[in-house]
Amino acid sequence: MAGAPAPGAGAETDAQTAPAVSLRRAYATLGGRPVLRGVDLTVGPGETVALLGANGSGKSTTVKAVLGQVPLTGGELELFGTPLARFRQWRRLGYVPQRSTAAAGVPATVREVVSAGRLARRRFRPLSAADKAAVRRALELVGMADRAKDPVDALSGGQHQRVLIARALASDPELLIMDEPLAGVDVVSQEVLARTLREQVAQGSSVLLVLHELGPLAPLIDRAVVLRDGRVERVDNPDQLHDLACHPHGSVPQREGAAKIETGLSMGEPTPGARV
Ligand SMILES: Nc1ncnc2c1ncn2[C@@H]1O[C@H](COP(=O)(O)OP(=O)(O)OP(=O)(O)O)[C@@H](O)[C@H]1O
Repeated sequence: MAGAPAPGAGAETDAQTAPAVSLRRAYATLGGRPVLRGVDLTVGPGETVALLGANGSGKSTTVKAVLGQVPLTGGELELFGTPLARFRQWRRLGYVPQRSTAAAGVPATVREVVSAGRLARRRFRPLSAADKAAVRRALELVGMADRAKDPVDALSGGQHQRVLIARALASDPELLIMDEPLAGVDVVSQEVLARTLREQVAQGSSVLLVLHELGPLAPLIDRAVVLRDGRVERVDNPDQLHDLACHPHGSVPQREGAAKIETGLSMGEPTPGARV
């Protein structure tokens, strides 16, 4: 994917080899309560990483910390090899927040909302032919091209979600972050999302997903980092992910040496030596 080179010497190499996300021993406090307690998370170039865990385990807070929206009280964060304090290239990231409405009462068409994804690149100049093509492609990817002229408040919840995903895709992100993209989304839309992500990953994007269940996204995921009470409880490899996808509620047949696989309820230690 095309992206502006990182500033400084050796930036070109960094841009190609540095992890999209490197979060180390991250601590964060919200409302006086410690919410992240030493989280390690790496999303390498072209990697797709899922963050799993029970409600309140710290998944969204971790994502917000990665986006610089929740300040760290301890630990380190680098994005594309640049420490957060010096990172300015936010247009390299696309973010789909936890379920929200696309336009919050503002009358806007589907195309207008998706076009907003190009604004960071355009710096509020009119859309170029390339911008329009990117918007069109994003709408096609999520199967909403035929609704481009419709007002977003005429869409269903799942269609809204597709539009928000298209908005993030339109920015041509090198790192795509989605917080619970499957929540309330029907099976057909889940398949659309899986296909969309596959295309994105094939183009070299890195992806960080907050999920409760892997569903049709399981084959795309390189690693699942499971949080519990603000800590990394375990890291699952693709082999274990298959079980998690097939038995999302923990009825996984126990294999020798395999910890019980549930989404953040009763877990073993992090896989020794696993990358997190
Ligand atoms: N603004 C806030 N002020 C105080 N506490 C907060 C705030 N936001 C989140 N928390 C607390 O931080 C903890 C982690 O919340 P977070 O939203 O990161 O969990 P999560 O793993 O994403 O949960 P879910 O699966 O329910 O979305 C929870 O105990 C939550 O109550």
